[in-house]
Amino acid sequence: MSVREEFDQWATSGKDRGMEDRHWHTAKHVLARMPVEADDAVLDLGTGSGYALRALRERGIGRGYGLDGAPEMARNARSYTDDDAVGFLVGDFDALPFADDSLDHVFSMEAFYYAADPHNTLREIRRVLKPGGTFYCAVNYYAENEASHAWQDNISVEMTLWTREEYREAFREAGLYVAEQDAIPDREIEIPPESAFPTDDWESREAMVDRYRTWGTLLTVGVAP
Ligand SMILES: C[S@@+](CC[C@H](N)C(=O)[O-])C[C@H]1O[C@@H](n2cnc3c(N)ncnc32)[C@H](O)[C@@H]1O
Repeated sequence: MSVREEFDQWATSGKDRGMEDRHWHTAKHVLARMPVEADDAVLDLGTGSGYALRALRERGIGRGYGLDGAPEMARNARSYTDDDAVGFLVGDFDALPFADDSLDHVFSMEAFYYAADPHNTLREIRRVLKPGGTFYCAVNYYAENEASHAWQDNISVEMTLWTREEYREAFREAGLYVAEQDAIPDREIEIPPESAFPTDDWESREAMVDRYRTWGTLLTVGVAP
């Protein structure tokens, strides 16, 4: 199944708002760290419901672009805001429809690993960022987070499983400096008591704690020279 087919289905069944609720637990910490300033132009790669841009507009960015490969995601995101300074585009991570050196920051939550060619996507991000611009890349699916590996079985789009080090190396290969790398735990998701396990989703409480509290979201921050 293509990105479009897979995620159009998610959007029409309302999963975009469910993702927003879950991802917000850690995405809000990532967004809070972004050094955005008034009038900045920010791209959200794989925008889903577009919540990140709505939040960044409250901090005064001048323009937000939400790019998504699934037209139904982009359509839903458009319907959740009437803010004309935020625009939603259908496009692919392989070819970003922006001029060289045109964006101040790029954000991406739970989307980068769906890129068909992640090295090319990083080069594209490097190309569109202004000097000193940043890429805040947040992923829950990564090698050290072993409980996340099973996700690939439920999704028809091929996913890239990199280690923390592979993220840093790939950023550098694409010409980005690595300014920061950090695992942000999800402290808000409710973890039931030991007696509730196994659940439909988790074999043991330990595995759930490991997934959310220990590994959480991997944030890698790249800076364009
Ligand atoms: C798991 S969702 C995350 C959405 C949102 N960032 C969030 O935190 O809830 C991943 C999104 O990336 C989009 N996506 C995946 N691969 C893509 C690609 N190659 N090009 C453009 N969008 C893509 C999907 O359509 C989907 O909306």
